[in-house]
Amino acid sequence: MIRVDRLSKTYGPYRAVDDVSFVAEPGRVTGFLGPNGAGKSTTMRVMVGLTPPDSGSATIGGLRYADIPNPGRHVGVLLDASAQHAGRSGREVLHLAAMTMGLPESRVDEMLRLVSLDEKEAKRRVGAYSLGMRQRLGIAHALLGDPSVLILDEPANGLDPAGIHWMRGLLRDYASRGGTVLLSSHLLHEVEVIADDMVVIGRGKIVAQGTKAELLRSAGTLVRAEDDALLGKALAGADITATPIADGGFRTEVDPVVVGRAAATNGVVLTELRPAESAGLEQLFLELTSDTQREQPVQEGPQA
Ligand SMILES: Nc1ncnc2c1ncn2[C@@H]1O[C@H](COP(=O)(O)OP(=O)(O)OP(=O)(O)O)[C@@H](O)[C@H]1O
Repeated sequence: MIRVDRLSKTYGPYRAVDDVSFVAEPGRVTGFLGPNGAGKSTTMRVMVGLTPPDSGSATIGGLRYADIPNPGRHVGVLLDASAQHAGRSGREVLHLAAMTMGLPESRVDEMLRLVSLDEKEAKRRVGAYSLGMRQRLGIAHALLGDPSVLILDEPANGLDPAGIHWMRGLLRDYASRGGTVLLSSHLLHEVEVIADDMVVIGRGKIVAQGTKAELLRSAGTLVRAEDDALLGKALAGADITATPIADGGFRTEVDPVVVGRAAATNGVVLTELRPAESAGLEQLFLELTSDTQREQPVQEGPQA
């Protein structure tokens, strides 16, 4: 289990991570979702001891990363796929890590097979790899020590659709065998399709967290009509607060049946009426992060 407890980190005037707390449980994939600059990478860097926090803590299995003996055997980490030594071959990168962890060379072959890097590719310099190949190598590196926890920062970056599909299967399988997976993304859809639990961060603060099902449930009702302007009037007339959505229609917190009645009473022809689910979650994500998206200096003292 990963536990983050009241974690804060400030860079000069920026509070990159602000009192962040959450847990990632074994047997589950936890998606760490937030727009660019929200504080995901900083949180993950603190988790693996690369960045010291100002306050709070991050522990894995009850220990700080720095206190875990032979950490690669317990925690697989992929933070920046381009951080590998560009002059080494993929095989060399894995070989050195295997030696450090006391693993046999056969494990390197196993991992290369797992991420579909063939012998020719494995012998090529990492500097000549595509971003997708680097991500595959990074995933192989993270899994090398057969860890029980995976911490992956934007692992789908640079993967093509087939690669993304492959990675989802791999992570699902890993979690179903009891592993803990924490993966970050700035794309809602990417997290939504794979995560059991979601932690949403905006400008350093947690803005929502829970199981995916809980977050979907809180996503409300989606309604569209032949004439959305008329629908808008009908909803307003029934005192139903509704938010217009980009591709037509509205999202509202009230039950579909209440929306349906308001439409029927006003003779509005509906073309769609359903629980908002992913459309609602997308709206929720935009709403939750819209006012926390821009990087702004920490406010000091009382506000004017
Ligand atoms: N070493 C650093 N020095 C100064 N500011 C930093 C440093 N690292 C991160 N920041 C700032 O902290 C904030 C959070 O950055 P972070 O990389 O954690 O966000 P992120 O959610 O991972 O974003 P992205 O999706 O773009 O990777 C940003 O404003 C960033 O500019």
